[in-house]
Amino acid sequence: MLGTARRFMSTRVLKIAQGIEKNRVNSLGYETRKNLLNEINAANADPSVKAIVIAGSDHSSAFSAGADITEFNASGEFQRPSLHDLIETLEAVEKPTVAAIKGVALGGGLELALACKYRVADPRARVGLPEVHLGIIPGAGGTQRLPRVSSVKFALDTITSGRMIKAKEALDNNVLDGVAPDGQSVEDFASSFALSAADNSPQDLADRNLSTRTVSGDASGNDAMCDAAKEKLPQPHMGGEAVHGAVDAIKASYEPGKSFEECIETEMSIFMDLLANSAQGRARRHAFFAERVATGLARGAPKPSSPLPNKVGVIGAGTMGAGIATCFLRAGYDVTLVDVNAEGLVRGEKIVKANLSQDVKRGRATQERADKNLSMMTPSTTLTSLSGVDLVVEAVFENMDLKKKIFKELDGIVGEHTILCTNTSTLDIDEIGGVVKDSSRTMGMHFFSPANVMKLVENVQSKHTSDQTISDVTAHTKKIGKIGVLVGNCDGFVGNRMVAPYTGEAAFCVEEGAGVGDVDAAIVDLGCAIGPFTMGDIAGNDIGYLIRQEKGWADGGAPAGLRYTDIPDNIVKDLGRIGQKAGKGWYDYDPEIGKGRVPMHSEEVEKWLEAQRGEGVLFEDKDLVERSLFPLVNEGFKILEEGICARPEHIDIIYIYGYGWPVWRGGPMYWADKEVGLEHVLKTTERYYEKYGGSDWWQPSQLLVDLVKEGKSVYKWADDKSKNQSKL
Ligand SMILES: C[C@H](O)CC(=O)SCCNC(=O)CCNC(=O)[C@H](O)C(C)(C)COP(=O)(O)OP(=O)(O)OC[C@H]1O[C@@H](n2cnc3c(N)ncnc32)[C@H](O)[C@@H]1OP(=O)(O)O
Repeated sequence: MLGTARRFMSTRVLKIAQGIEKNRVNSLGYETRKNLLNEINAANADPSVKAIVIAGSDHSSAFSAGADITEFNASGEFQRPSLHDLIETLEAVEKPTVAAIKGVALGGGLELALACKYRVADPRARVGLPEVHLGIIPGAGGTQRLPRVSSVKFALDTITSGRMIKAKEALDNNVLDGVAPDGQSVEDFASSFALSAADNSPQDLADRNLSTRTVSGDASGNDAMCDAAKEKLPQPHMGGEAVHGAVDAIKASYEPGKSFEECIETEMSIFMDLLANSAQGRARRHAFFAERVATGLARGAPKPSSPLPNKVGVIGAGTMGAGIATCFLRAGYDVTLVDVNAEGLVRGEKIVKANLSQDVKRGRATQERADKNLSMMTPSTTLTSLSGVDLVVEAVFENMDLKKKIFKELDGIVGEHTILCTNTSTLDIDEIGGVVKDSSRTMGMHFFSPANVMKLVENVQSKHTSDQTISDVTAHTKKIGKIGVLVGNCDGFVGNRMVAPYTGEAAFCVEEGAGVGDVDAAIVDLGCAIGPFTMGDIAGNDIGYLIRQEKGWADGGAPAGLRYTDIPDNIVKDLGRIGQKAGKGWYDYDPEIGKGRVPMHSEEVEKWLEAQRGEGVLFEDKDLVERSLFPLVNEGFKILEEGICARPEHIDIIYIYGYGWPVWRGGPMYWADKEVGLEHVLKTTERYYEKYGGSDWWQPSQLLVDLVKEGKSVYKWADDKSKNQSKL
């Protein structure tokens, strides 16, 4: 449907994607471009129209989220009119043109606005060029017009970070020409702005066309600035292809003797090259959509309660409980923090206070806001204080009996609508939730540590959990700004279950002769934030040892036939190297260096390993990667096969947000499916299974076997399966 053209005196307001309700963010897909182009031409040709305002549609809170990412394909072909056609037409209009920005103007949305002669915005609006997050650069003039209206420095900062810029900052840097006063609609403000601009001389208006402008500031320092920016950015092969491309495009904007058209051509060729050839870009775009799939509600799921209630109880005021309480307070919830131990409660309150002050120090909150959030916390030493809450997150230590006792007690205290969640990472939530009268309102919310920092929450559905509980917990997770991924109940849920074979196999590599640092380096070279041994030191090597003791495997108890290495047990038992918290683990740590968190090679560990295994064999990096990560991926296939999570995207997002997997490799399932190839994963897994029979993690998943046989991608498998699915 054509966008509507509303008359406002002699200003015409053209609304992007008006009437195309399915386009929730006014992205600039083919239909939208075609309609807007027609409307611009019509308004331009109409002598009664003195000025044109471009605004967002009535159905969306956004101005525009930019190009329609679903239209991106390797050929780089876009159905005409392209965004370039639209922008050229808009820029050539001789009448005053004003972008009226509300919500967000991102990517192509901001580029469209930059082609207007003026830009004004609602005070709460945000603008930005986030294309690098999608593995491309702004491709519709953004790298050329932004440095011209603001400065090379500002363009470098905002385009390479892809960050959102608040209206005030955009105004201060000449990206905007005005901000509507509070209480006035941005469209009305833009219309008045446009009418007064209509009094300007034709020359003044023509001068607004950015192509005629020179880059502001002292151009002589620009090269040095661009080179310095490149130094700080990730290397192209480590996820930095797009940001380096962006700097190259910005460099073109001030090249002496280069016409504006030539600059645009340079931008276009870098954009097209990245779009067509960058595997990093394809992975990043996969991650963009995967995040929305993994955090959204399943088709047919009930709507979350509205309004979403906001009284929360957090039980356990340790670091985890206090971190969880911080998250809810930040989002404006009313939080009762309970710890039966009065001293523990005071400690917990202090942690919450420190977390909120940290937000102020880092510029994430004002002091006023942090004070207000803190005032919403009620500390208590009794569970009865939770009688009026709508949601409880229990975060006491990992003990089944204790958790069941708490849930039973809560049953007699809280209201009938209250949702009860446990933050366990290891215990069976069917069993915990099973003790209350209505266990359909029980669920797991597995926060990652530190909870006030880490974005990921695994929302764990038990066999009792109702669809309404899932919808409400999903909404709460979103409201507190977390990435909540729905998973099923099993040992380790998704993330930790996949980590077990990964760290387990890494230990075997070390037993065979690989260096601890070599294994970690191979994983870090792949782009992951840390390797398995650094991860062990952070989590605490004693935790794994305790779990293996509970299973009866440690200290010589491993059943016959089970492939078992006691190196991870002995490093705790013999050397007391329990990890970062003790200043020694697989690595040494110096409290004076990086707050005691920088892993350094340990002579002691090396000698100790040599004494046990002799010289051992040498490993290629590729082998270390495959030995560590293929068991992880194989476990991922088993998780999908068992229905523990609905789609491979869920696993990808869990790993990107919870385990430092590089977004430019799209997640472990994407890496296996699209980069490595499932056939190679299967063949290697089969080979190691034959060699190392006796550990479950090399036994190939049946799903993997079937997919290779059918030559089918795991994403296609999930599409086919999801057709008749309700929850997981
Ligand atoms: C040539 C140009 O230079 C190239 C470009 O412009 S590339 C595009 C640059 N723009 C971006 O990267 C912005 C991407 N979008 C966003 O950051 C966020 O969606 C947003 C801030 C606009 C809105 O966030 P939020 O309100 O949380 O809604 P969100 O769930 O993310 O998006 C709503 C829906 O719009 C879709 N969507 C968002 N931006 C889109 C886009 N640019 N193209 C296509 N679909 C888009 C989402 O996939 C989602 O679809 P779904 O409902 O089917 O899951």
